[in-house]
Amino acid sequence: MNTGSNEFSSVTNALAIDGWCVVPDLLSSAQTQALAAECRAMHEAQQLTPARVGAARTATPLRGDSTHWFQTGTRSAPQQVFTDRLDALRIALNRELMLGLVECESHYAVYPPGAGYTRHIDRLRDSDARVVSAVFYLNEGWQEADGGALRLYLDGGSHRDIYPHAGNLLLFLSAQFEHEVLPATRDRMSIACWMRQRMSGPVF
Ligand SMILES: O=C(O)CCC(=O)C(=O)O
Ligand SMILES: [Fe+2]
Repeated sequence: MNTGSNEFSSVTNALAIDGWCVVPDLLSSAQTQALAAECRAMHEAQQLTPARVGAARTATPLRGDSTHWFQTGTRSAPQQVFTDRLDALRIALNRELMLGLVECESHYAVYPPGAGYTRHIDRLRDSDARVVSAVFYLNEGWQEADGGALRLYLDGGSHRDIYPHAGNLLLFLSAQFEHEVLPATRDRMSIACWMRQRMSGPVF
């Protein structure tokens, strides 16, 4: 990926045409490895929290991951590098597609073997803030036999299985695509992010 002002032009084109794409080179492999090492260390130190679903934030069998939200002021160096790159992408999307994205929210997620996330849409029922979903994968040496695909449901009833290979960033329009995380045979690590617009009020 070059560093000119149009470095994200293929991404913005793909998002405009298909509504989703995979970006293979957001970070260097050293930067990706630093995030993976930190995520694994936090998981091993039991610093991740079982994920919740919905406004009631209830524990749920619908998803089996544990998470840690990146927070302003307490981001580690690898988290800050990632946040800055995602922000550059957000600004490019605003410039090219006029999406009006004002911020990103991001968390580490670890799915232990056998855990998944049932078919869902990322836009919350009472909020239209989430516009673009982004998932950055942290798993070196992932094989398709390990499972763990993100299954993205497309118009017309077909789907695509995207495997969580280290360094790949999956982007899709939050309101448009149902998706699910299929269970894997090994720990599956990622950073899940949402680029948000200003809320326009309740959506029913
Ligand atoms: O990890 C993934 O591939 C997707 C996670 C997801 O769908 C979510 O957190 O909403
Ligand atoms: Fe999702």
